[in-house]
Amino acid sequence: MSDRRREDGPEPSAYRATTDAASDEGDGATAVVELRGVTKEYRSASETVVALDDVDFAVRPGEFVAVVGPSGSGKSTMLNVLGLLDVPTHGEQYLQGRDVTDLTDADQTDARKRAIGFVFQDFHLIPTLTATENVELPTLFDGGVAGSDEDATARARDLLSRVGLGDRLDHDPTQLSGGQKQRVAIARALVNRPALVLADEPTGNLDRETGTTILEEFRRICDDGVSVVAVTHDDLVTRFADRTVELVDGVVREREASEPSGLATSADGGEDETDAGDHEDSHDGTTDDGTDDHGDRP
Ligand SMILES: Nc1ncnc2c1ncn2[C@@H]1O[C@H](COP(=O)(O)OP(=O)(O)OP(=O)(O)O)[C@@H](O)[C@H]1O
Repeated sequence: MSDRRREDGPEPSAYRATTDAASDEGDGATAVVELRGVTKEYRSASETVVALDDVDFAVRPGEFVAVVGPSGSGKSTMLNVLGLLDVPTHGEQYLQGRDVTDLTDADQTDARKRAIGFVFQDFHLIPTLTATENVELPTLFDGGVAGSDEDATARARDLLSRVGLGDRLDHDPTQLSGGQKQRVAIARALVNRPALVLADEPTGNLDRETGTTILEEFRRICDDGVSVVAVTHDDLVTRFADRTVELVDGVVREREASEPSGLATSADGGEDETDAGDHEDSHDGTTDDGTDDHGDRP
C-alpha cells in the first residue's frame, strides 16, 4: 500500500467513491474482497474438477496483488469468482464487508457494476467507438456513472487525461498503440469508481517497456485507494505488486518476498533490466534517487 497515501491522509479519491463500511479484519484493515474457505467445482457426468480448493484470500484497499500459478491451477476461476462472474460451490464471499455469497443474479450484477472494474489481456475495446466512448460504455447501461450524477463524458475524458491520453480522446482503437489501448481499458475499468480492479494478463499482449507503463498506471490507481488483483504469467507484474499469491491445483499460498519467482524473465530472454525495483521498495511515487516517477499525472 502507498506510504504517500497514508501520509497525505484521506484526500478525496479521483477514481472511486467512498465505500460502504466494510468488515474490519481485526488489524484495522478493511478487506475490499474476501474469500473464506471457497471451493469451486466443475461437475460433469464423467468427472468433478476441483478448480479452487478451500481458498482463503483477502485484499485490502489500495493493495496490488499478483496471482500466479501453472496453467490449469485455477487462476481464471478465482478471478471469475472474485468478479462475481461465477459462484463458489462452497464457502463464503464478501465484497466491501457485505456477504455476497448468495445474492440473486440481479443483485450480483448490481454489486459488480458498482464495485468492480475489469481489464483484459486483449483490451476488449469496441473498434467503432472513440476512446472516450469506449470509456463511457459501462455507464450507458446504467444511465450514468454508478452512484453519481456526474456527466459520464466529462468523467471519461478526465480519466483518459489522467492515464496520459488527453490528446487521444477522439481517436478510435485502430489509431492507438497496444499500450494506449490498455490505458483506455484501464480508464474504462475505473469509470464507475470501483473499489476493485480485476486484471487478466494485463501485460500479456504488450512489450516489456509498454507493460512497465501499464504497471505504473496500476500503481497510481492503488495509490488512490483502489485495489488491483492481476492474474499473470508475467514476472514483471509480480515486481510491481505489493504481494504475490500462488495457486497450485486450486490451493492458494502466499509467496514470500524473498522467494524467486520461477517465472520467465524478460521477453527477449535477456537479463532483466526493468526499473521495477524502484517500485518494489518504494510505492510512494518516487524513485530511489528521490525523483517523482509519476510525471504530472495523479
Ligand atoms: N467451465 C469449466 N468446466 C469444466 N472444467 C473447467 C471449467 N473451467 C475451468 N475448468 C477446469 O478448472 C481447472 C482450473 O482452470 P482455470 O481456467 O481456472 O486455470 P488457469 O490457472 O486460469 O489456467 P491458464 O493459466 O491455462 O489460463 C482446470 O483443470 C480447468 O480444466
